[in-house]
Amino acid sequence: MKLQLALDELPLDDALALAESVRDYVDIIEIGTPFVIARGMDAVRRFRERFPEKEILSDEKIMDGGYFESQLAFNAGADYVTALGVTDILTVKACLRAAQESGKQLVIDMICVDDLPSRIAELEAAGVKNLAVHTGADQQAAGRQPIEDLKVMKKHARHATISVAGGINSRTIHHYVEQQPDVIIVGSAITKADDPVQEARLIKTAMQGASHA
Ligand SMILES: O=C(CO)[C@H](O)[C@H](O)COP(=O)(O)O
Repeated sequence: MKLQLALDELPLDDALALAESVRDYVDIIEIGTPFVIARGMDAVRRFRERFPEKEILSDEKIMDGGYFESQLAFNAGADYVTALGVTDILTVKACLRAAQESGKQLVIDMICVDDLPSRIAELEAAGVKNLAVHTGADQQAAGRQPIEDLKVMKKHARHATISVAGGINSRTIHHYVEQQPDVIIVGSAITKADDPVQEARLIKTAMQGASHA
């Protein structure tokens, strides 16, 4: 089980310093969507250079122009790019083509997908290998959490790896660990913590405890 650190709202230098401070606990560094909008692929390049041993994910949430936008991420050094599960299957296939040509990976973010079981089946049939359950920040503000969608995903995904995101923190991590996703994504719980290192350590420890159980 991997821990993915989502860097969404920090300035570049602060994000680099934060990632450095929790380096020991993080497997994948996500250049979050607001970060991509603010700093573009320069942010991906900077993290690629600074963290050569980590996997880097460019959270572009691609909705159109799948081939070109995926190539931007992969050419900048990302190991993963994200596209939206609600987009046209043609866009998904274009992202997959770019990923295959680069030897990199596509993750489909299932935020706002209404019929998860049907879409999971369609995406897996198209060749998608990584699916992410996601309750967005605005949905979280309305009291939603990703745990029920994660259970649906675990039941219906046949081959894909499963990530989960949406307000997960050291107090709720055990609910997610119990479901055994492949990747747990944590953003604000770490980046906005009074003590980000302690929060990352608690989360990683909970994940490792489950792996060894
Ligand atoms: O993709 C995202 C926002 O679109 C976030 O990176 C993801 O939801 C994780 O952040 P948080 O733990 O703060 O919810």
